[in-house]
Amino acid sequence: MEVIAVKDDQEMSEKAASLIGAEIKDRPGIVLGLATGGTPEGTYREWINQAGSLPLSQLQTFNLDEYAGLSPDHPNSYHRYMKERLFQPLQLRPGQTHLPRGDAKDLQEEARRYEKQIQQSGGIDLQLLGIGENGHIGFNEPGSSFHSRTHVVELKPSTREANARFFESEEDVPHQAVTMGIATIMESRRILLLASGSRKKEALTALLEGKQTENFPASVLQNHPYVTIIADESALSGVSTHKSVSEGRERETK
Ligand SMILES: N[C@@H]1[C@@H](O)[C@H](O)[C@@H](COP(=O)(O)O)O[C@@H]1O
Repeated sequence: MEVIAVKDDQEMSEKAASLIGAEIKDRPGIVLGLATGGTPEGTYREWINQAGSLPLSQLQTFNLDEYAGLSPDHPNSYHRYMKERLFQPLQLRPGQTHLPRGDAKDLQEEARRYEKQIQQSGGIDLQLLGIGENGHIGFNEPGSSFHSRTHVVELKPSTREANARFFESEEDVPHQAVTMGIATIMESRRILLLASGSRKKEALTALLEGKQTENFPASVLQNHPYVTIIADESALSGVSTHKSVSEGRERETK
């Protein structure tokens, strides 16, 4: 895993957007895996800023997850999040962007359909990831099988609590979601994981220095051949031994 240490959320976002931009220029028909939450918001803003110079008409996007029970136009749905923060500003066509439908009648069937659609697109070239404080990736909570495909999950109380800030109250946070599985994520050719702020300190330390276990889903990334982590000083402040690479120079993070 390559770790790029940056000063703060803004620098993380700029670096992530230029990495994504370079990948799009290299391969205009790229299939991107996208994430939601607070972490990628700055990256999406920076991406929009440089969009004029990027070929966007052939790319495809697949989001990691969606809350169960929320229709695409629900203000807290990830459909709406993506539409407002990225798809509309970039003027992507509806056929270019994909998310699982949280309001599908049969969610299990929707999970199978979504997984198949990812495979039919040729798989994800670059997957953007955040990390949950409990180590979740997508909505794969602790205990998820490393072999899982897109599936329906029960959200842990701590995850509902962490995401309550996006809702009017914690009670409004759905109890279930549809998420890409861990095996689905691991098949991405490249993974870009972002982390900023002291809230992510423990999770990032466990990812970089802990052992691999299904109780900490992100630890599966230790086995992936091409992971780039961009993290800021606060998120990296618990990492004692890991050497990170910043601006091409190798330096100790602490
Ligand atoms: N499903 C999302 C994840 O994809 C995201 O990585 C995580 C961290 O969120 P944040 O970036 O807001 O800390 O939260 C949610 O649960």
